[in-house]
Parts: sequence; structure tokens; C-alpha cells
Amino acid sequence: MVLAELGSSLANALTKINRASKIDEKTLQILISDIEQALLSADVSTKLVERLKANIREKLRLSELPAGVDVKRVIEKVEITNLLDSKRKAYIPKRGKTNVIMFVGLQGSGKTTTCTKLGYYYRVRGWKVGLVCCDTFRAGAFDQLEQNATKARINFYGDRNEVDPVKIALEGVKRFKEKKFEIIIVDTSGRHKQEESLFEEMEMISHAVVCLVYPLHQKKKKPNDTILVVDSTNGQQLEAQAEAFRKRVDVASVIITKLDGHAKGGGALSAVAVTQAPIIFIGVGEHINELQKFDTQRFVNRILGRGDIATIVEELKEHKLDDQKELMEKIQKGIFTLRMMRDQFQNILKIGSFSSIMQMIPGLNNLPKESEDASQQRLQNFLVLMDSMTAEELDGDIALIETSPSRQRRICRGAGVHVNFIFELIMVYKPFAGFAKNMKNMPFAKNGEMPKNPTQMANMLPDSVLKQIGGMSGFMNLLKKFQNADAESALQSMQNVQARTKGMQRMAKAQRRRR
Ligand SMILES: Nc1nc2c(ncn2[C@@H]2O[C@H](COP(=O)(O)OP(=O)(O)OP(=O)(O)O)[C@@H](O)[C@H]2O)c(=O)[nH]1
Repeated sequence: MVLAELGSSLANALTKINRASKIDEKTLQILISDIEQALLSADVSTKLVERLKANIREKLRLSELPAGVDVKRVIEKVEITNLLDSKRKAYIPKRGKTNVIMFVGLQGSGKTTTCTKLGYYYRVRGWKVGLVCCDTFRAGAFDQLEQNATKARINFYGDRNEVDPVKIALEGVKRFKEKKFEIIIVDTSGRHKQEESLFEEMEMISHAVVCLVYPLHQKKKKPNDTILVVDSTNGQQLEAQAEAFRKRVDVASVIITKLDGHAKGGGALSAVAVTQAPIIFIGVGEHINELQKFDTQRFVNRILGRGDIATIVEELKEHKLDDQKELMEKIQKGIFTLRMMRDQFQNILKIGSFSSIMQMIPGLNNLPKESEDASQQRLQNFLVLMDSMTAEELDGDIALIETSPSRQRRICRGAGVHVNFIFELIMVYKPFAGFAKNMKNMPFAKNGEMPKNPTQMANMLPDSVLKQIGGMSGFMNLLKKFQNADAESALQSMQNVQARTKGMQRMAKAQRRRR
């Protein structure tokens, strides 16, 4: 995601403060112009950048600043978070009630795809979801939504022969409401540009839906949530588009799509600032599960390279992957089979794409795009390979495959991949299996937690990793920081270790070259 690049430019600008021995007018000026540069090159609108600069100046009047104020924190916490934060709270659907969510946006912004993604998001969390296709403008919209809905196992309503979107909205919402559906998503038409007829149609659908949802005496004039879908690749134009929608419908939330591509993303942020509506999700791919919940503070952490462990933990919980008792019990007995590895890889893909998980892990979120894609592809190749194995191979000793070229050929033929992949898979599998073997005989707490004895934990790490951490004393230090919940400082130590290792590698390379 290119927003990550914006994050690293901002983070670079901010680290200059760390290096500066004292913050004076000159340092502050350099910092502000670095931030301005980073934002403008990410397509954030000039108006917004000017506002941000003025705010920083206002908050950081150096002559009036009390001693001990952390300038970096002020900029990070207040200004960068403010850039993304809206004054309005996101709508939270209510269980057991009818929640009507209407989608609006320009043609091709990703509305239809996102309707299904959002429906799927709620369905897998146990909500009763219905999709209504009111897009009578684009010929293929009905089929697209119907196919997507079928794939996602979501109920769908549309009428191929009806040309009036308002009638479809009325009928669809009425039917789903009668059947006590909790989330009713209404997809509306998009146009090439903001046209009067599009806005009139949107308003009419909105009113029609409202008549059904609310009793007559209530004077509500809008669906529960009206989501504006904006395509991050539209850059600077997004601000004007968002403004046009805001004037005509009550945009209550925003979803930014296609943040997985080469979009600079800053334009989308500017659009959000115009609507003053919160970003609730971001689209990070074409697949149904490639929709991520958006939380401003976590996102700021992520773009500034600090990772977002909280989201991973939440995702694990939501997919009920946090309680893997059976897996832990087997590992404690020293068992780790290819089937277990396959299940874990599938779990990774359940949470999202490999790259989206990487984005959330501190230290790994600035990996170059190519290596993320390559890792995702590798993971998928491994899954196909394991899918073409027999139960005996999945549950038995790896030697069964390792010592049999005919098995290796059969598996790779079945998976349609080059035979080299099976060796790669074995190489990936062996350290996991070795790790499980080391875990055997470890005294565990009753609930299957990690060993309590730090020496035993350190012994489970490969020598090279332990060395990088700074040996046993470095490991103890790190552990202490984690125990004190000082994750940020622990992370800093790990990053220092990484930097030191890189430095040592560079020196060794230079020495080799000199020799
Ligand atoms: N890479 C990527 N592609 C996306 C994302 N969201 C949607 N798309 C793609 O964007 C294209 C347009 O998406 P649609 O959902 O058809 O757009 P729409 O806004 O409904 O278009 P209209 O129905 O014509 O108004 C499709 O090829 C989608 O697969 C995303 O988050 N990432």
C-alpha cells in the first residue's frame, strides 16, 4: 500500500527530531517542510496540507512551549491522527434490529465489490445479511452482485426486468425486513461523473428506504448508514467528488478501496477530511476477505512503521483462532505434521492476505511489495502441494516424502508446480517440526502457555537469532520490557538489533570485498 510509503516518509521526517540535539525554529521549519513534502507527494490536497501546517505552527509555538513537551509526540498524535479522524462517530449496527446500509459512489469506485465484502464481513460474524441490487444503470451490475452474493452465501434481491431502482429498493428492503434480516445492504448506481440525475436517484432511493424502515411518525430522512465508496486511485479529484456527494446525501461513513494498488492514497484522505465522516473500512484487494476494519490510531501506528498487533489479536479472536488448544497439546507432545502446518497456513489466509498480515506486524510492514506478493504466492503454492498429498503423507513422517522421488513427482504433478517446490516446502516444514520436538518435555503451565522459565525459552530459539538479540542477557532484557508492557521500547530494541545486524553484515561484506 502506497500509504505505507507516506508513513515511512513521515516517520523519516519525525526521526530527524530524535537526532536533533535541540528543537529550535530552524529544526521545526525543516521538519514542517519535510512533512509537507511527504504529504504532497502522496497526493494529499494542498488545502489540507496548509491546514495541517498551520495547526502544527499553532500547537508548537516554541517560545511558549513548556519544558519537557515531546514535539514528536505532539505532531504524531495530534496532527497526523487529526488528519484522518472525523468529528463524527461511525454507525454501529444493532443486533436483532433492521440496519439499512446504503452504498453511494462513482462508477467503478468498487461499490458493488465492497457491498459483498461488507455483507460477507457481517455474515461470517453471525449476522443475517441481505443485499439489494438497485443498480439498473450498468447492464452487468445485477449479474455481478448476484454471483458475488451466491459465492459469499448472502441472500440477494434484484429484478432484472425492473428499470426503476426506487421500486427495487422498496421491494428488496421490505422483503428482507419482513424476514427479520439484520443487515440490509443497498447497492446504488454509479456514473462516470457526478450528474444531477444520479443524485436525484440516490435521494429517491434513500427516501424510499426510510419510509420502510421507520414508522410514519418518525421524521428520519436517511438510511441508518450511507457509505461513500471512494477509489484511492482517483488521487486529487477525490476531494471534489466527496464534496459533491456530501452536499446531496448524508455521507455517514467512508470506505476507501484499492489501497493495495499503486494509489498514493493521500487524495482519499483529503476526501475523508471533506466529508468529515469516519473511514470505517479499507479495501485492500479484489477478494471477498480483503476488507480491513479501519481504526485511525492503529492505522497511524501502522503507517509510521509501528505495526498493529492489536488488529491481529482481534482478527484471531474474531475467527476463533486464538484458542488453539488441540494444536498446542500436539506441539507439547513434540508432534507437528504437514497437516497441522497446512491448517495454520489456511488460518493465515482466513485472516486476510499474507501481505495484509505483514502490514500489521511491527518491523515487517515496510517490506517491499514484490517480496510480499512473492510470499503470498509461495504460501499458496505450498497449500496446493499439501492438498495433493495423501492422508498418510500429511500425517506421517516427512521422511516418507523426502526419501521417495516418485512421491515427490506425483505430488508436484498433482499440484501443477515444479518439483523444486516440494524441497522448498520440506525446508519450511523442518524448522517447525524441529521446534515442536524441542518443545517436548518442556514444563508447561496447565493451560498450555509458553514455558515460564526464560532459559528454556531462550534455548528454543535458533542460535543465530539468540546471537542477534544479544545472547541470554539481551533476551532477558527484551523479556523484561515485554513483561512491563513496554512493547514500544521492546520493539525499539528489536529494531536496533536488526539495524546492528545489518551494519555487521555490511562490514563483513566490505571486508570480504577488500580481501
Ligand atoms: N485491487 C482492488 N480492486 C478492487 C477493490 N475494490 C474493488 N476493486 C475492483 O474494482 C473494479 C470495479 O469494482 P465494482 O465493484 O464493479 O465498482 P462499482 O463502483 O460497483 O461500479 P459501478 O457498478 O459501475 O458503479 C472491479 O474490477 C473490482 O474487482 C480493492 O480494494 N482492490
